[in-house]
Amino acid sequence: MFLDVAQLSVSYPERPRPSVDRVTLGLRAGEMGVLIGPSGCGKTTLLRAVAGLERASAGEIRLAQSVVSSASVHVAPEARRIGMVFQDYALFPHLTVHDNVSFGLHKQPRAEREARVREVLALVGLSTSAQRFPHELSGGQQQRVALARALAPKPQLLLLDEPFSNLDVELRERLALEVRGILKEAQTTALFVTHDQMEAFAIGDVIGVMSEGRLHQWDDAYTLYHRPATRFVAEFIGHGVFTPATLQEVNNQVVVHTPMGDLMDVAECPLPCTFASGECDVLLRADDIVHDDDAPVKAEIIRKSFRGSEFLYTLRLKTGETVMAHVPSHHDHKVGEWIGIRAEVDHVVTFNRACPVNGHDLCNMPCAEHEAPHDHAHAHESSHEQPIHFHVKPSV
Ligand SMILES: Nc1ncnc2c1ncn2[C@@H]1O[C@H](COP(=O)(O)OP(=O)(O)OP(=O)(O)O)[C@@H](O)[C@H]1O
Repeated sequence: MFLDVAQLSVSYPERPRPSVDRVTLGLRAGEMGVLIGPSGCGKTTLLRAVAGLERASAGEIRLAQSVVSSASVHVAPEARRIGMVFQDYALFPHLTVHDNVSFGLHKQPRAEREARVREVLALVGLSTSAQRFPHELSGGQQQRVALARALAPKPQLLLLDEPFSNLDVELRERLALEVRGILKEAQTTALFVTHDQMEAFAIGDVIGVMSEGRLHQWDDAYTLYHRPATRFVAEFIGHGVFTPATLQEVNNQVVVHTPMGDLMDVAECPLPCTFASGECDVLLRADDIVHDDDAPVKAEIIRKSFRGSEFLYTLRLKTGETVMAHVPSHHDHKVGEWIGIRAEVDHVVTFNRACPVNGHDLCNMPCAEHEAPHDHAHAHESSHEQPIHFHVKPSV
């Protein structure tokens, strides 16, 4: 790994708990990682620790195989060859685009410096704006100048903290993809922080979901969505609910009994013996629930939100359980209406039945005090002492 973070903890003196708590992640050279999670979960603190702006209280950070942070080592930020881009651009207002970009290159011979400025301005598509001042540029252009300035000294790692959050939504999406293209072309290894899932999915080769200082999962977008490692990730990414289910083995097949009916022929489902009496919670994503007038299961629409090509319906079954469904927006039903639904679940993601502790459901926490999730894809990472057995659907 080019960036290797191992069991890293970062604590602020006046805070009782570490803001980054035993985080492990890795980035290969040229890879782009993204950290997402709710406000205050420790994303910026982790980024600042990689930059050398915060000290490690435990664990270590290696950059190109060299330890730059540990409880006993702290390489100064300026010696790490790391570039940073922040949300507020931080351009010098009295300097032209050219001078902003060449600012960090003052030690280089003039000809080399000029060539590098031309190169990075071309990379970010601003070759014709070299003599303009920041206030003469749009927000998106200013952020591209900030990117060019950070890339100019050829950093070995680029850190970006919410770089698009000051821009309007449409521009953000476009710029996120543009920036990914620019960084891939420059073969830059980068770590982003954002709170926008769509941005994370657009940019990241690998995405980390954090909560309360812990990194719950570090995976590609597909795996995060379809094989969430913890209940927190399952709830944070996309729309879905947990529904109580019972697993039963019938004729060498696992059948998942749910309030939506029985799910059969499901791939990669744990065997019933994984859970006491086969009882667990199953994740039902909004796109696992299909609107079908002929379906025997009916549900009442209790909420709906328009999302352009589809509605996100929140539905209540007769039995009281709630599910969510993405339904094409030409099916415009009213709140209070009953519609037919069925579950089309590709592979089943199971968790221990929720167990409230002090009023909170803590079973999703990947820490030693609580059980790890029973998701098959991450069974190898969990701390179970008992082996988990999976039913593997034969390939056809
Ligand atoms: N300088 C500081 N001194 C003390 N506590 C801090 C400091 N900086 C951050 N914290 C605390 O550490 C925790 C993590 O903060 P951090 O800024 O890393 O979160 P974040 O995920 O980046 O949040 P946001 O998305 O709101 O920017 C929070 O509880 C925050 O209050």
